[in-house]
Amino acid sequence: MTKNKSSTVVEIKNLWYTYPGRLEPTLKGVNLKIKEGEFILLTGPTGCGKSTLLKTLNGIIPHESGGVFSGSIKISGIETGNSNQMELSRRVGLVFQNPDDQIFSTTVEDEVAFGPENLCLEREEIDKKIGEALRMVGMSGHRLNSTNALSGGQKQRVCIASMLAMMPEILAMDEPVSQMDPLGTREILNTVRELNRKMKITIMLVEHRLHELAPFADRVVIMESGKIIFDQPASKAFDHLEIFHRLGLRVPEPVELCHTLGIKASPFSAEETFPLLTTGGFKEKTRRYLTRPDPERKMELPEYSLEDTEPLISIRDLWSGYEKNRMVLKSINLEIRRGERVAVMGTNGSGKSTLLLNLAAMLKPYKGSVKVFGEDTKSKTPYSFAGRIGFVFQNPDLMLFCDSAEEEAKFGPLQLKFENIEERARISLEAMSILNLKQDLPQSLSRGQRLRTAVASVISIDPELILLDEPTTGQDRVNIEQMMDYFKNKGSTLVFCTHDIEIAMLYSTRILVMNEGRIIADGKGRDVIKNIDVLRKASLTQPPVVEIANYLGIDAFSITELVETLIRRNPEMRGAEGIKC
Ligand SMILES: Nc1ncnc2c1ncn2[C@@H]1O[C@H](COP(=O)(O)OP(=O)(O)OP(=O)(O)O)[C@@H](O)[C@H]1O
Ligand SMILES: Nc1ncnc2c1ncn2[C@@H]1O[C@H](COP(=O)(O)OP(=O)(O)OP(=O)(O)O)[C@@H](O)[C@H]1O
Repeated sequence: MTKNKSSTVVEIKNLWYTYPGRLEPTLKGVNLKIKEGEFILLTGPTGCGKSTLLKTLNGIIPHESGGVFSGSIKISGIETGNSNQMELSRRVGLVFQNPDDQIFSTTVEDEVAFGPENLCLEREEIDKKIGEALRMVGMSGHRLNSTNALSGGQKQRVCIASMLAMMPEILAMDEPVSQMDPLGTREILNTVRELNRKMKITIMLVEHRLHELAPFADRVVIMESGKIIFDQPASKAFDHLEIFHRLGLRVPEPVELCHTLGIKASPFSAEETFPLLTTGGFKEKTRRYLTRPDPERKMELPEYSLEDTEPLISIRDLWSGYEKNRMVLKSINLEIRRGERVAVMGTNGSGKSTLLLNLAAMLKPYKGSVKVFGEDTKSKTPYSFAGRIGFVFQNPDLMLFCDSAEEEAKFGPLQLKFENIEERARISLEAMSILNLKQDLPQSLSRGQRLRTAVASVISIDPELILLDEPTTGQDRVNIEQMMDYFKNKGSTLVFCTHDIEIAMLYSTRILVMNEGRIIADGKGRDVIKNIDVLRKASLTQPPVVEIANYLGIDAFSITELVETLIRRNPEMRGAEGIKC
């Protein structure tokens, strides 16, 4: 097909869509044009309709979904309503939000082969494509592995590889890197960006982690309540910070910092920020202070050293895994006390989820011991700890089976024969901001809403120990903060896996870093974060604000701390014309 440089590959006109069984439309008059080779970052608060819009591109909506659909979508000039799904899938590769919804083959190789096989390519060509695609996502060593034996981030890599093996005209990706470690995310997005540039593959990527993804995009498009309300070049998007703040969306730390300091610039990285802070114009540019850093976001000093209390969790020389001849966890020693909030970080596949499964007695030690509440898990089942441990899985769909969000929240208290069941459900749904969705079928909620339903179903039993496997994925900033503030204010004992160093720094009292099944660092966030070697092994980098603080010779770990230190150094920045902190 020959197209000129600026040909339109996606044209959406006045698109309305209502899911079967819903009274309100989810898409309300969407208009959007995308040119060949553009890289669009689509974002917006959870539940605003991003996934729904993506599903209209490859025809899942309306061909498979049913519901009421009006308006028009053309893909390379072809009306999706008049085309069949096979044809559309060839043109538009969709990476699903939940890898478990996409993966259906038993081995990695078969999963990636599926697309090229359907294109009827020669076997040799198919093999080549599998090899190339797996290499691009860093999964060459897993070609023959079972897809069931992959970690969450590894599954996402395989999903991306499946699409790369097909090289569609358009890649529609629904939070494709949400469970991936930061360095892996960067590497894969560099690859996607290269394909986008060289092969002119058009990219439409949905994400909440704007701070990590924006540098790759050409355009940032924001949806709110089923409509597109913002569409700007990525380089200029954060000049309109008020929109991101109003919608509770996350922005790159350097942008937030410059905005706080009144510097009119929107740098994405620490490196881009350095010259802005050191050139002669810095003070002049800071004459107009725009926003005061939110005091709630101020970093808390860890209070985890509760040496005198009995450990709630005590692990001695733990070796554990899924197969006898392949240990995932290797000689783990760990104590966690009541009231600690422990972030577990590490590269994809380093053993974080496996550690959590051991804490919940869902996996048992091969060697060594795990004691929770003083009881050895070896002789326990997960049910022994019912009511005392609350576990939210990496894939929340695995724990949602009731007919409504409210029933999910009532299920635990009912089973445990608690009193005040209605009240417990109401409080937990309200705490997760989903009370208005209490009658909804969980499967008809957005991913962010489903995750919060799963959390509500756990906090309604008020467990002594809460285990959360990647609770920040697919959530906007406001919801992440609300969830983590809830646990912080309640004084919960929390162990949570995350790849999000900014959230770990803000909300944990202690960070554990894992590498190849071992704990390689364990301490206060501000100590762990200084150890570049440890961060590298965990596929992490320092948050930009820490890099900027280092550059300025300041000991600060958050925007608030950095700004306050700058003011202490330059008191004249405060006052009528300076920074008003
Ligand atoms: N299968 C479905 N049936 C009925 N309603 C649905 C269905 N899927 C989604 N919805 C509703 O459509 C709205 C938009 O959902 P969608 O998944 O598109 O949001 P989103 O912006 O992608 O959210 P998130 O950021 O949480 O992934 C939500 O209010 C959701 O409840
Ligand atoms: N059910 C399983 N059967 C066999 N091996 C598994 C299974 N689940 C995970 N593994 C393997 O165990 C290792 C650790 O997986 P785990 O899920 O604990 O990693 P993780 O650190 O949580 O990764 P991610 O950040 O991707 O979620 C990986 O190499 C994975 O392939």
